[in-house]
Amino acid sequence: MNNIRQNGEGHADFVVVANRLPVDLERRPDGTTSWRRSPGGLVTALEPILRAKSGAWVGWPGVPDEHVEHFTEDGLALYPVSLSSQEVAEYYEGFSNDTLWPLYHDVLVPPTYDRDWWGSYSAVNRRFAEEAARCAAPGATVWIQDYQLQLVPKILRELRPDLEIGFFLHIPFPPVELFMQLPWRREIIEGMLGADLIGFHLPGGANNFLFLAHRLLELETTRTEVGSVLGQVHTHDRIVNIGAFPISVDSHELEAAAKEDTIVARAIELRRELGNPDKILLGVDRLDYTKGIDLRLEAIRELLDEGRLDAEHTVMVQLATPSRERVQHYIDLRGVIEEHVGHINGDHAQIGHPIVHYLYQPVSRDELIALFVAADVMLVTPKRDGMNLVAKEYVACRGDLGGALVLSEFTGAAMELRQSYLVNPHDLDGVKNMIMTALHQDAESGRRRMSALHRQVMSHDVHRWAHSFLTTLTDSAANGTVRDLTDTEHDLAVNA
Ligand SMILES: Nc1ncnc2c1ncn2[C@@H]1O[C@H](COP(=O)(O)OP(=O)(O)O)[C@@H](O)[C@H]1O
Ligand SMILES: O=P(O)(O)OC[C@H]1O[C@H](O[C@H]2O[C@H](CO)[C@@H](O)[C@H](O)[C@H]2O)[C@H](O)[C@@H](O)[C@@H]1O
Repeated sequence: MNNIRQNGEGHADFVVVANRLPVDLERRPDGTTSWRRSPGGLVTALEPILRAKSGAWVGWPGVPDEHVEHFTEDGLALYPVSLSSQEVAEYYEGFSNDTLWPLYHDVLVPPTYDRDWWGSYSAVNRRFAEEAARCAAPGATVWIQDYQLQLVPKILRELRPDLEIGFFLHIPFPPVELFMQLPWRREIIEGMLGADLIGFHLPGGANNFLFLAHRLLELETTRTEVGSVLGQVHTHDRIVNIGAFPISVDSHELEAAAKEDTIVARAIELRRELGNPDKILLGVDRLDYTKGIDLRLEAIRELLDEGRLDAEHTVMVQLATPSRERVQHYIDLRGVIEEHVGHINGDHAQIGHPIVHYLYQPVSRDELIALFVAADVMLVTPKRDGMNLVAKEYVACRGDLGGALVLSEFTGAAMELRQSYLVNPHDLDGVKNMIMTALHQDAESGRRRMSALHRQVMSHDVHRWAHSFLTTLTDSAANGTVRDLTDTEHDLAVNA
């Protein structure tokens, strides 16, 4: 860790502000510390962007009560924002992940509305805004990320009106009927409107926001379909552009990695270690009730019970990264999942040959890519998901055009990955049938499907996503007209 004081504060031309830093601080039992990659797709997507632009990243180091000076880690300039234990409980686990997260994900579990949590959320948002205001150079571009920081755009604009401010929401933005439950609904919308450009993954989220701004704040809104911008909100002194920008992965990097000899060899070795089954099914998720891990295990269990799935020649690998482990719904879900795994293996496994290999831990990038290469069927079955980068990672890694993707219609990714085996996760029989169809697809139609998916993911990568958002942001901040870039312009700009 090198101190970066030599760059000085207030000198970053490009600043990402996100709840988490891309690395989490780890305290070992002997008191020493180290940094390890943070979980989740937001970090996966933004890390290569920040690296390419040599910017600064403002975020929480992932553990409470740690005061860390700004530093560079692996070439990234990081500005830690510290949170007390109480703030972690109220702002992060509470308001962010037990109020907003369930409210924005179709109320899959009931959101908790707690006034103390709101107070903490407001205070922490101010702290993030102040840190961003300190490290941004005059006229810099500041890109604020996600539901944990929806008040930051407004506070930051008050502190630093010279900045170009973008906001991107990584999770679904709910319809008005649900959003109106929130006691602090006005403050949230006003907070986001501090940005010059507000981005969502899908047009649905952008339209929900436009409707709310009009209904709740009685602001004039206009519809304009120019490039990725779908409409504008007219505040008393500014125009805020609202658009849809579906995030993606570093497709070329993943495709190349998947072809490396060591990865291909590891994929073969993995299959051997799993007992050389005919078919490998794979699930990779944070352990979250939105991801539908429970329902996919239920589907597998019924298929085995009914004898439709061959217990001798089929193996499932389920990776589940620990997530929000002190929030009760997550604790409960872990129990449910582990019960399912126990039942399946208890009823159908043989000594030395479990059916479900379940790891409640993150694995290395290389191991993950090798698993993608080895998997015959990738199961992505969320009940609701903003995008789901795992689906795109799998497709990017299948340049060999092998494999099959079973994908929930309730993911953002389903909008683009139309040639996958689409399922309604609430229809268990439909999920079971689609798993069987994917397992038994004929080789040629499988290749055709994967070829179309692969083309889509290769031509719409994370660099294109960031470039599209940031170009539109610059136009928006200048109050200029926004426009769509052609594919050639995208390629030139991204490769410049
Ligand atoms: N067990 C795991 N080990 C390593 N990486 C994981 C694991 N589980 C998930 N990931 C990574 O975390 C990211 C998850 O992103 P995404 O699917 O968009 O969902 P979310 O951000 O909600 O967790 C992906 O980059 C995926 O590869
Ligand atoms: O930081 P955590 O509480 O551990 O959670 C991890 C991240 O989860 C969410 O990811 C979302 O962003 C992905 C990329 O846009 C998207 O593909 C996925 O559908 C979303 O769920 C969350 O939004 C992030 O803020 C968290 O860092």
